[in-house]
Amino acid sequence: MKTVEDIEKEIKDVDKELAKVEIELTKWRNKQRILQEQKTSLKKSINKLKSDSLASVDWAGTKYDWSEAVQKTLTDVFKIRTFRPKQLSAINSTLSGQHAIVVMPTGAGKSLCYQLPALIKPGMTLVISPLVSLMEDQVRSLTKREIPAALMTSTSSKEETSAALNVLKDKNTKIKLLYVTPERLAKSKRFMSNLQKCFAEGRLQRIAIDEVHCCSQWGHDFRPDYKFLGILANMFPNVPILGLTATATAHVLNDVQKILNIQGCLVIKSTFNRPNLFYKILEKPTSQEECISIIEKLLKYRYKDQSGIIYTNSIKDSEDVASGLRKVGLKVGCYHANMESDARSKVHMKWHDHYYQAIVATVAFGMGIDKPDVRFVIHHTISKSMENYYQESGRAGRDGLRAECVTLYRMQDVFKVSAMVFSSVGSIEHLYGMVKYCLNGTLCRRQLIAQHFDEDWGNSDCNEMCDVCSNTNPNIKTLSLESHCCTIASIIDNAEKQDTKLTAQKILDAWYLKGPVPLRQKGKEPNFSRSVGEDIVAYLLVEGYLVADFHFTAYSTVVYLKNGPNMESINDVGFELKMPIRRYTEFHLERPAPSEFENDKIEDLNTSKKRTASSHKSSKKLKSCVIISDDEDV
Ligand SMILES: Nc1ncnc2c1ncn2[C@@H]1O[C@H](COP(=O)(O)OP(=O)(O)OP(=O)(O)O)[C@@H](O)[C@H]1O
Repeated sequence: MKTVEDIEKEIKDVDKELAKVEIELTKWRNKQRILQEQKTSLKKSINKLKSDSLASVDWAGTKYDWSEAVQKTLTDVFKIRTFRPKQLSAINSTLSGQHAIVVMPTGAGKSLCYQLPALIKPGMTLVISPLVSLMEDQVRSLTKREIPAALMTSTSSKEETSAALNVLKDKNTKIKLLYVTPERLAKSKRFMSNLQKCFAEGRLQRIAIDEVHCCSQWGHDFRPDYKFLGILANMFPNVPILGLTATATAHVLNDVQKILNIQGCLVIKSTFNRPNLFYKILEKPTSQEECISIIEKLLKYRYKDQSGIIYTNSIKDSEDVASGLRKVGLKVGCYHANMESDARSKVHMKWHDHYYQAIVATVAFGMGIDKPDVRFVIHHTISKSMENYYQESGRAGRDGLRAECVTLYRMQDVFKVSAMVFSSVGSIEHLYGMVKYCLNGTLCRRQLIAQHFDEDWGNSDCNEMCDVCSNTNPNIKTLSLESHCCTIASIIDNAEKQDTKLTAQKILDAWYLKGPVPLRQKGKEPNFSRSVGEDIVAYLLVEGYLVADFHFTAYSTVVYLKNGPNMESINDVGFELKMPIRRYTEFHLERPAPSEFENDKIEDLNTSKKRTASSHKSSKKLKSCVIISDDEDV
């Protein structure tokens, strides 16, 4: 009979075997992970090859069966003489039955890419759009052009809803474009079954998905119901899908194709450069009063009698800045998500009608702003990402005339914004992209924006329309950070030994020999200003020498800093780290902004005049306008 000792020995042997199995399993799991990564990357390569080969086709030709009809419809129905860049390519590709994603900056004319093809062949185009007010505007303007169009939204009356549902069933319907929100599509079984009937009868010509980046969690305004659209490609085979967006990052575009099940589709992208926008970073003062005083000068002198937007990152800031500016006699409206939708529409309208010189808004003031003569967009606080910054600043100068995009930057805002966004995936990396843009003082700001959109714009694309390129002093000064890195690392290590966590300000205090003596560094105070010190801390953070450590109290999120993974390299032989110092160009707050801008786009200016006139006319429509944004809580 076995003794307890025998059994225990046996257990040990089994444990040894189990340990061996575990090692083998780990090996195989690793192998499985590597193979899966390899498979994903190979699949991506296939999709890229497919996309590239489709993109190499010249879609802008005029020898298609439908080319004559397309040109005639352009002039006769839309009263437009020529296409803007990439519009014809988008139209030809979708008429050829290709799935495609069209990426064009705001105001470039994406709607024409699906409105015109809808009139070329029999059948109906389903347009999925996220914004009720824009859908209403489009249906109204199509109806004016005698193009039969209808819409169905969650606010549609019973009669409108049943009319829209009948459009799908009625073989003899005249409707060419049917607009619907993704929510309606996802939630109405009747709509989907009628759509299937329409498809079965061969009458579903095309599916256009406006603001298609809303599918992707990586996009700047993700909408959960857009995920539902993934079923369309399989449900309606051979019906071309045309996605449209102003979001151009490769990451979002890949994700969108995956979600819609149209991987490897054609991607048509026009340039994102906005040559008429002047980009400028201004040093932000520490106090709100000083900030308001800078904005006051800008509005009273630099942008006198001109229209613009001031973006803040919190409701409180928007109210404080608006009331501060009103106190000094400026006419500004305030706009944020805590206001009733009626009140928001009123503010929007007063701004549109030039009663308010500027709107002080959170990002709740988002999609659907179609005011062509916005001459300035001031960011009181940095945006959450370059993507958001491009969208927000891009609301300036839609008429093609010179406009300015001014951002007030100070290190403290990096932590304010990171405490707001850190919980969503990838948000910190996105924010650091924005910080790098602000800290940069040597590269053309346009080039940094271009890099973000995987584009390459040369210096000539800027034409001195950013504060870096317009700087007359070509000397670039750099600061060697090696010893400063060591000092900051030792400040943090020393505090950790005392069980103390440090915020960026506390690190700066210790560095500048302020604050509690035990936390102070042992060397000399730096021989540059504290604001340069702030730039260094922010630079070390975005370059991975420091990392943020988030802590929660009942009322707020505190961001402490720790030594990051790259800080280890300070011990490497020959370690070097240089930071280019920001150069502040002349920028007169109290002199009118230059108005000239070399531009030979006569077509654009003509269009803009028309658009200014029509936007005045349409301002009354704004009464019923609902602006939905990604951040309803700001
Ligand atoms: N080829 C063209 N020539 C002149 N005007 C055009 C042309 N194409 C479009 N437009 C006009 O440009 C304006 C902007 O077009 P549209 O609203 O489609 O832009 P968009 O790219 O959808 O912008 P957003 O992203 O802001 O919705 C409209 O007034 C439209 O009539």
